[in-house]
Amino acid sequence: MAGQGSASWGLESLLSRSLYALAPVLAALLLGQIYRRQRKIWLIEQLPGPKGLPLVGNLLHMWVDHEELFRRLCKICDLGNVARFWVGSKPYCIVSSARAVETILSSSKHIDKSWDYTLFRPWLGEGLVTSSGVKWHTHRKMLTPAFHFKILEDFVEVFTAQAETLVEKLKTKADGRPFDIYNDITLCALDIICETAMGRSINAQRNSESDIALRPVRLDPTSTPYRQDGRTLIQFRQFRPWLHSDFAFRLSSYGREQEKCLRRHRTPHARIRYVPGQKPRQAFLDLLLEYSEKDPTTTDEDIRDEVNTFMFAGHDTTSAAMNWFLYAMGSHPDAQERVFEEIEAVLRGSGGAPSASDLREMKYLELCLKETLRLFPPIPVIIRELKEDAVINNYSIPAGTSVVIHVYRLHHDPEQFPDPEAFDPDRFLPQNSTRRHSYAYVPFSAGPRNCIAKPKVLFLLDPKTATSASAFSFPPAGQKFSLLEMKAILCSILRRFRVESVVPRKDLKLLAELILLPKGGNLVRLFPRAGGDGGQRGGGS
Ligand code: HEM
Repeated sequence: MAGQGSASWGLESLLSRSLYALAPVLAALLLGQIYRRQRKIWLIEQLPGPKGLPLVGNLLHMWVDHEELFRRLCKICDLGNVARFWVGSKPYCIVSSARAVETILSSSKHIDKSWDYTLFRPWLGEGLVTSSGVKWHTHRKMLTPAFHFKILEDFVEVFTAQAETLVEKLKTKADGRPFDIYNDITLCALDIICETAMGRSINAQRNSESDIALRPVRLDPTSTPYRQDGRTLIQFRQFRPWLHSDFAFRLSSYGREQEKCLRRHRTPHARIRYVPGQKPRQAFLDLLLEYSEKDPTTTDEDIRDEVNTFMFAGHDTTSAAMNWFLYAMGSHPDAQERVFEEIEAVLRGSGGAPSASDLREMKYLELCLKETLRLFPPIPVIIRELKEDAVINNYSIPAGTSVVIHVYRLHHDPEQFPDPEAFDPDRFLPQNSTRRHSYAYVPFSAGPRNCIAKPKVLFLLDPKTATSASAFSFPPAGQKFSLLEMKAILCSILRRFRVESVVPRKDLKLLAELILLPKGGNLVRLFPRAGGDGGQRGGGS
């Protein structure tokens, strides 16, 4: 007994001595933590921003519908090119000038996505859009060559064939009565990405009620119900810190709703079986499988996540861009007539589908597309998380801050784009672009983490007549995917129909979650072009 007593006494004294020894270390760690937190708060508070409340920060300011939320974020930008807001205890720095944007986008250090993107993981997994660190780096390296492959020219056939299906559908609606064209365009873009990425046609255009065509409605911001009202579960969760933990979210009714919606979405994905050798054309999935065979660390989940990511990133953005282009054309009849005349001149009235080189010749269409992407960037904000301190426009921003790049506000900066609300495609003529900051216009983002499908020089002029080889050379094959796709579809629509937008610019309401959308859809009137094979003749001008 006496031996036992002395052993426990020995243990106790050892523990208390260790605690005494550890106490200063623990205290130092705690103080270090408090110092870092206080320093972070102090640095962030140097930035202009709305007044916040203890603990909740500006959360109450953000509890509004998403149309109002976007307006409020724009208002925060009015306070300064570099401003701040708090979501609970999370600091956000919001930047909207070219110089500030350059600091982040041009850096190879600030390439990690912010925490906000993890909310997309239940849907998109850890693909290129949502991953960070080593995983992002290896996958980006693996997938980039897919966009340099010569298959791009082959894809033009898919673009034009799907555009023809779209035109056939639109003929039945081209009677001058208003309708929402948004979903028609989206389904066409969805068919294109499935055929090009998966090597398999899903015919969403013909079967718009199919599960895949409906998309995960409570998650995808462009799915029809969420274009009309409400927020996606993702944005809802973003501004409710008590739902941030996966555990708490899963237990909530919202988590259960998300799971139900994902379960429905996963099934059709599983059903679109890739059929090797079905087409001579090589799809991204072929390339992905080919590269993954070379790298045994690539798992089936990695492949699934990249396919989901490409399906989403490859169609929601292009369909938003094409819808905004039609909105712009429908609001600017003079520009539309010029585009139409250019299409007629290039195709010389032939009824045939345009080739890749025909599409490349359509320079005015390109200028209009570029101006559309300025006025209505499909991805209106990009968020990065600083892994180390940064200096942005003389402000010290501490590591751990999420930096919101407000692309929409950047593109409306009057210093870079005089009379920024005006639709003026000539701004992008080379002689009018020379003095512009190179980070004033970033619809495809920029730097190491830019859009993988970004045309290197989106709006190119004839290299023989161009003044600067770097600015106006043709992009290498493979970086033209989105440009060729959009031109093929828009050219097919505009040569057959005249478009009129129903909602004037002053009444237009913007919805901005991950994608910038017109609230209530894209309401247009279509009129068949005389001689344009657009259905009934004579209705158009
Ligand atoms: C008009 C069309 C498009 C626009 C405006 C656009 C814009 C963007 C932007 C702004 C980003 C950066 C997002 C961020 O950092 O949060 C991005 C990334 C990405 N885009 Fe696009 N995109 C378009 C078309 C496409 C297409 C057609 C594909 C695929 C076929 C695609 C695939 C991707 C991927 C995989 C990423 C993630 C890149 C990375 O993080 O490494 N995009 N896109």
